[in-house]
Amino acid sequence: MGRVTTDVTGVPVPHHMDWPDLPVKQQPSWDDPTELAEVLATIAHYPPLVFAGEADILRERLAAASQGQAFVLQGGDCAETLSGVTGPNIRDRIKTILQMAVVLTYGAGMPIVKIGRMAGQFAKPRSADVETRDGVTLPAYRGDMVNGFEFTPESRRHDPKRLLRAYHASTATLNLVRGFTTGGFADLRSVHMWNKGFLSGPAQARYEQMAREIDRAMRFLDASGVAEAEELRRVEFYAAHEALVLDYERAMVRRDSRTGRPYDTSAHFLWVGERTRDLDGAHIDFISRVHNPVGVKLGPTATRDDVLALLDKLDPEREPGRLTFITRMGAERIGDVLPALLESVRDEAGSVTWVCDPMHGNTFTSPGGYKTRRFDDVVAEVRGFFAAHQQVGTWAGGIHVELTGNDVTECVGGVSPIDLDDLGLRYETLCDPRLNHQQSLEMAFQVAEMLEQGER
Ligand SMILES: O=C[C@H](O)[C@H](O)COP(=O)(O)O
Ligand SMILES: C=C(OP(=O)(O)O)C(=O)O
Repeated sequence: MGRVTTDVTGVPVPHHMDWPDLPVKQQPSWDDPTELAEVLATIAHYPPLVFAGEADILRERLAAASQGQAFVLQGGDCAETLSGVTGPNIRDRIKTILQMAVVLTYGAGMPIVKIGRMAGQFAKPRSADVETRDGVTLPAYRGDMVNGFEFTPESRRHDPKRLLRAYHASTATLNLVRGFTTGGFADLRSVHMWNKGFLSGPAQARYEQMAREIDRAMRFLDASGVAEAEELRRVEFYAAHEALVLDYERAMVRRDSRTGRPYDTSAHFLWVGERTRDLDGAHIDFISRVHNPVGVKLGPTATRDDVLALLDKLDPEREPGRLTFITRMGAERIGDVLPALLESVRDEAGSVTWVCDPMHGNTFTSPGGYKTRRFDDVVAEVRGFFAAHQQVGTWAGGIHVELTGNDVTECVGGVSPIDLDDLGLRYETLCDPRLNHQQSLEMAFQVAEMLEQGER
């Protein structure tokens, strides 16, 4: 598997990669090897979803963020679902990210690198392999790329055909994302329009005020005859997901026809999660072999040795933009843990981009049984992230957030507060809780203030 791939034009080429047999965690137990082999052969001959050249541009953008010249906004669902691949869903997530990016650009006065957790975020690592309900035990839900959420033996089976469905769903998503971001929808003259169709609240009102100021500036640029720049009409938007199901990711590796180098063409940016980041494991080995910009999540148990070893393995050449560490420590732990990790790579400044995921270290279960997060903890972790960088003299490079454009009730708090008792109203995530539209915008305003005040 993985020995034959295709180049970016889709022509099969021999692949030198003979994936080593390394310890591997969190993989599906596919029950039909013949079907799996057929599916993987099909995927290996499908066109790439992204091009190597695009991934290279993202690497340059991430390099700028590592040096304080740009700021990364990475956001999207915890787990995309196949049924969630609809025009309105994708549009509202894009609008939310565009709005957050405008708020951040306005506050930070610097380019925002926009990366979706989308068009491939269909697999989840789980704490437990199985789930028990009313005395019945079945495999845990691992994302729509692997099995279904419905609690039946048929749905929870690890079905290889789902890999094909995930590929097609990613293609459809990316197609619409490209349409929205380059086809006029993302024109800066549309800042008001991005706010439409959402429930109104304090964050939307604040956004409206800012949009009026941007409108005035645009009219000024129009009148001055300098508003034709392409940058004002379209935005660069990149796709990212966790490189978790290695059967799929390996089948998506293609050689760049320009350089002969292998890229994982399932996304521009791939990261390895906290549960699978073992230095000698198959996931880190996989991302070490592809030339995309890559990331690794670091939880509160990460050590200086872990960080340095990952840096040596994933970025031996110290290529700016190649490696991003995404920290997810928890609001309470970040101040104790992060500064030492930052110090360990301070001398390598410029070669690592640091991004804060303020979601995964702040999860708890409500008395009603919902996994949730407090908005205040999320903001506090970002504040701790900025403080740690200021203390050590490194650059806070961006944020990574689980969010949706929909009006869900999954995280508590915010200016139109959601209480613990409200969680059941519209709790729609199939895995972890996301910020809703209002909370996402509010978060962007708070982070913009931190950037404006130079907390970075
Ligand atoms: O998104 C991250 C993980 O997949 C998720 O937190 C795991 O959740 P679990 O602990 O319910 O398995
Ligand atoms: C599983 C995830 O995060 P982590 O690896 O940080 O737990 C995730 O971002 O979906």
